[in-house]
Amino acid sequence: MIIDRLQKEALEKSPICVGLDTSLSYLPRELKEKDWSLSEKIFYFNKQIIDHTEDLAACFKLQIAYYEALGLEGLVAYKETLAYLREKNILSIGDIKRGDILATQSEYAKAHLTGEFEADIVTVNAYMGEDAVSPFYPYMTEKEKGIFVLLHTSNESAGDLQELISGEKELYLHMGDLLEKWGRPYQGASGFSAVGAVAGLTYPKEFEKLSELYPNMFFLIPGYGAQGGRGEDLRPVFQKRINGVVNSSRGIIAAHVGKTEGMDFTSFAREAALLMKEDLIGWQ
Ligand SMILES: O=c1ccn([C@@H]2O[C@H](COP(=O)(O)O)[C@@H](O)[C@H]2O)c(=O)[nH]1
Repeated sequence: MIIDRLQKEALEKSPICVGLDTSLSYLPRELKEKDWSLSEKIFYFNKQIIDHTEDLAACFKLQIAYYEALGLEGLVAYKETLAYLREKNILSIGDIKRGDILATQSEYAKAHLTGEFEADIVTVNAYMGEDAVSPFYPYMTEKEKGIFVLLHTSNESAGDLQELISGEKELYLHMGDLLEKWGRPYQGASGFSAVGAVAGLTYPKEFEKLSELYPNMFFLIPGYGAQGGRGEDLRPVFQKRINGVVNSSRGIIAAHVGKTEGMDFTSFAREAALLMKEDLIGWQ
């Protein structure tokens, strides 16, 4: 299962997931002024970030919104970045957060786990129920793919719905129970399931609870750095075992902003990733 590979990368390199949320505003002036197309500039930026951090990161996550916002040129850069990661045998996450009826979700699964936008793992919003998840099952067994399903998100208003009490417990815990059940047939040799979950680091107590309740769940953990999450928030869980990858987007790819307008932006990204690694697992 893909999740065994992701866990192995997290243990061997570090649990860092570098977020390629490539906003045009992060491109240094020297790159912006090149006589290249928009997609070439974005792809070049991503390629440089990948080349300078790949030895420190378990995977790379592309937030599709940043590419969609640039229209067709952005989508070309999205496609080329995924192809580059594939070429280098580096794991990719397409952060697409799709959730729809069965027929439509089947098309999303095909669109993002095969073809031009193929990623290894994609994010899914399953608050519509199992119809939003089941179209991905065949890809897990036949194509070694995986999903990360929104469980407890990192944003400030996550609690508006996810923490509402329904019956005996919060809504997100009902989602956790469902994910645990749906993911059981897709457990790999590591014991983790290819049906993973998103849990924000901005809610460390909830993450700790989820880690205890669902030992077979592997997590995508956003919220580090720019949203306030810190390595020490993870320590109670990670000191027992590493059960997830921690995303940082702005903290790494925008580390140079306000410091350089040149092609040396890569050294700022690398330095930020090194500091993050130290913060996450320096105690080991
Ligand atoms: O609960 C969630 C789910 C997804 N995200 C995504 O992660 C990154 C975070 O970016 P930073 O710059 O490191 O804050 C971004 O792509 C979000 O869409 C999340 O933050 N929280």
